[in-house]
Amino acid sequence: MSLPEKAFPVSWDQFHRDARALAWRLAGANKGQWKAIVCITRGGLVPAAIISRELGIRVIETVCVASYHDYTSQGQLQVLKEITPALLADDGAGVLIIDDLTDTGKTAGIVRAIMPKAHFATVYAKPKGRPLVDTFVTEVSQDTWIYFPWDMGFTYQKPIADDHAG
Ligand SMILES: O=P(O)(O)OC[C@H]1O[C@H](OP(=O)(O)OP(=O)(O)O)[C@H](O)[C@@H]1O
Ligand code: HPA
Ligand SMILES: [Mg+2]
Repeated sequence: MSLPEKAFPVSWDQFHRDARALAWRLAGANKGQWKAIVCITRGGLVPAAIISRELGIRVIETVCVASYHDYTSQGQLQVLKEITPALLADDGAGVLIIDDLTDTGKTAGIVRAIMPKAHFATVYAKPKGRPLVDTFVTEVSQDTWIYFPWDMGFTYQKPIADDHAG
């Protein structure tokens, strides 16, 4: 996979606002009654913390999936830790699955197959993954890479005019 053309950098403030916006949407779904959150590590850990606080959900489980091994190239998907059988009853009905984003939809597809009746929510979605999520906040194009605040640091920025000088 080559480097996506466009960049969508997200600050901590923006991520907090967007995750809270997701919580607002989820508050109106399933009558606000969730048995538990299942967060897809590692990216789902941060939004899961914010959503669990906003919705008062105190049972948090993880499913550990790894796919992007070196930056933007996706390898074989590996489930490193599975979901506790207690939450798999009734195909995951009443369970809220949280991830930071869906891109190709492969990760979402794997977790959905484990809990087909669970509600799948992400903060961001790209078009290929969008049909697999029930609730999300912001869609970005498929050729955009989302830069999360936990992957970034401060760097010098060239003035915009430098790239437009003739
Ligand atoms: O829709 P897909 O194409 O499957 O991509 C989306 C997944 O990719 C990233 O996780 P990654 O596997 O890189 O692991 P991480 O969360 O530990 O960073 C992201 O957090 C999603 O879980
Ligand atoms: O756009 C992205 N940003 C960060 N991680 C990702 N994993 C898949 N797609 C992305
Ligand atoms: Mg992930």
